[in-house]
Parts: sequence; C-alpha cells; structure tokens
Amino acid sequence: MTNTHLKLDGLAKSYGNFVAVVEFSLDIAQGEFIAIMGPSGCGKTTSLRMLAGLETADRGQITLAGNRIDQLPVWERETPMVWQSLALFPFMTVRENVEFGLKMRGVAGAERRRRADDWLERLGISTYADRNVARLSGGQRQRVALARSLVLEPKVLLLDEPLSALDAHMAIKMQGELKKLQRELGITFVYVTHSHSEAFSLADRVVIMNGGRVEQIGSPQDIFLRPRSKFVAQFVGGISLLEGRISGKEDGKRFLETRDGKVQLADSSGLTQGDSADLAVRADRISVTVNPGWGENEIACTLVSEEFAGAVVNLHLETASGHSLVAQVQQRELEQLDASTGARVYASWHPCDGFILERAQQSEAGAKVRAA
Ligand SMILES: Nc1ncnc2c1ncn2[C@@H]1O[C@H](COP(=O)(O)OP(=O)(O)OP(=O)(O)O)[C@@H](O)[C@H]1O
Repeated sequence: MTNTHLKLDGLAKSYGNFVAVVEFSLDIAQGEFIAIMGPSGCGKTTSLRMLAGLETADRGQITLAGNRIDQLPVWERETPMVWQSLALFPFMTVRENVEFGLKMRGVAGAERRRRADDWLERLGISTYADRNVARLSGGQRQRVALARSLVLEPKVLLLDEPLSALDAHMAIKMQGELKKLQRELGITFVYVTHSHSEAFSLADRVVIMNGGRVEQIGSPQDIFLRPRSKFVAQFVGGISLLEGRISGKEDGKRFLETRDGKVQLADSSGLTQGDSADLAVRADRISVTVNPGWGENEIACTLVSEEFAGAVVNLHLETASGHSLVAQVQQRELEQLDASTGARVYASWHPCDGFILERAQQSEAGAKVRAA
C-alpha cells in the first residue's frame, strides 16, 4: 500500500505463558475503515489495546504518519478508543463528559465549551447537554461516547464493539451514522466487532483473526467470495466444504476425488496428483434437483432440513459419506423442487464456482505456540 497512514508491524503480546497475539502486521491507509473479526478470545481487543497504548506490545512497532508511537503514553497517541461499555463518567453531565479530554489537554474553558457544543450539535444530542449521562438511552450514550472521542480531532479512532449494547434497530441506525461520519471526517477507523453484518457493511477491509494470528485480510467481497482457509470459510459461513485428493490430469482437466465421487476443478494451479485438498463452494452457487444429470459436478445427497432465511431458503444436505453441504435457493425454486425432508436430491455446481482452500498451516502453528 503506497499511502500507509498507520502501520502495525509484527505486534505480539503474551500474558505469562499464554500467547494472546502471535504476530499482527497491517498497513492502513488514511481514512480507511478496518474491521477486525474473529471468535471470542482470538486477540482482537488485545490488538486494539496495543494500538491505543493501553497494552504494551512485547514485540513489533506501530507508526502513525511515519512516526513511531508504540513507545508513547496513551494521551500522546491521538488514537482514542470507544468501548462497548463506553466508560463515560456517570457523575458528569453530557457536556462535561465531552469536554473532559480537552480539559486534560489544557484547553481553556470557553474554547472547550465551544468545541464540545459543536460536537453535541453534530451528533444531534445538544438537547441533553446538561443532563447526567446516567439518564440517557443506550443510543444517546453511544453518541456521547463518540462526541467525547471526536472532539479531540483524532487521526485514528479505535472502536471496540461500540454498538453491541444497542438493540438491533438502533445498532443499524448507528451503523449508518458511523459510516457517514467516518467518510465526512476522513478519520481512520479500526473497529472490533463480532457482528458479520457490521464488519461486511461498514469496512473497506476486514481482518479475520484466529488464535492470535491474522488468517486473512481483504475487502468484504474478497473474504466473502474467496475465503482463503477452511477456518475463514467456516467463520464466514454459507460455504460447503469437500475433502479429497487431487487426481492425475484427464483431458487436461484435474479432479478432486472425494468419498462421494469425482468433481472437476476449474483451477488446480499449484496442486499435484495425490495432494489432499479442501474444495469450497458458496451456498448460492449450488443447485439442487430431484433428478441427476443437471450439472457437471454432481453429488447425490439427502435433504436433511430447510432453514427459512427471509427471501431465501438454506437447504442442508448430507452426502452418502456424511459430508454436510448447504445450498441457498429462492423460495420459488424450493416450491418447484418439490422435495421433502429425507428425500434423495442432487447437488451440483459449475467447476468455476469451486475453489481450493489453503491448508491451515498458520493456525496450527498458532496452536503449537499457544500450547507451548
Ligand atoms: N490481562 C490479561 N491477562 C491474561 N490473559 C489475558 C488478558 N487479557 C486478555 N487475555 C487473554 O488473551 C486472549 C485474547 O483476549 P482478547 O480480549 O484480545 O480477545 P478477543 O478476541 O477480543 O475476545 P472477545 O471477542 O471475547 O472480546 C484471551 O484468551 C484472553 O483471556
């Protein structure tokens, strides 16, 4: 990346013998929105806390606009953090909370008030300026927390699950507001979340972590359409996986020999005969029919269950060898399929819609480090 604004280079953190973050490297551009995701305990918050200066990295460097910041104390970093718990001062009014950081920086009273009021206005909470924060709703408190960070005009804003305490309706409303604000201000956001929809709808790039390691960094489309490893595919969901061995070439084509038959691969670059491999196919690329002979790659399955997900239905299938597949079909297609649970059906897909995943060497290495 040419215009790196914030650079994380090999950050690592252990607590005693426990390795929380193995190595975290990422170049972030000015104004970029980065979301960090991963299962509970994978090191997301620890990474964010190292950025904020709330945790000291054992190894690695952080630079902001070319200057090293990892040795600076929190208050000199210009990377404030908004927490899930918000950490507002309950005994202060809304305005006093927003003014607090400016006061700590020695900004004079009148200027403090002018800047705080400006942010209260921008975030639509001026009406509550004199109210105690304890008497606000979750969404209002969320805005106060944002105003309190933004009033400091940070170059980077770190957000740790900022919307998780809100109800679904308010969280979606705040998502839109956050994205708009971030675009308008051009601030770099680093955002930790458990929510797939938040990460995929807000971020320019998503970082998926597993066991203290970065598994994949990419645009939401990249991660969604081309998960690199089995872990990311399973974490993102909606993907069927088939294990097998790579065949020799037949008419220039390679196949994956699975326990349920042979399926053709569109791209087998880097693979040789006998390699074991995992094939991934997105659920929306799998067709289901009651008769065989419809697709190039076809596997006989049993229809295990139907899961209604709004306009689409996820069909859970099981192959003869016990592999689970999932196909996503439109409601109308399901009516035409006319198959009930327990029926024999055929799952098929075009070879171009299948892709081979990288074997999870990284996560295994992570597990060894953690076990050591
Ligand atoms: N101060 C600490 N002392 C010891 N272990 C810690 C400390 N802080 C975090 N850990 C451990 O480090 C690992 C990573 O924690 P972290 O909070 O970064 O995970 P996370 O991905 O943010 O999880 P969650 O999604 O549950 O918030 C966890 O196993 C956690 O128990």
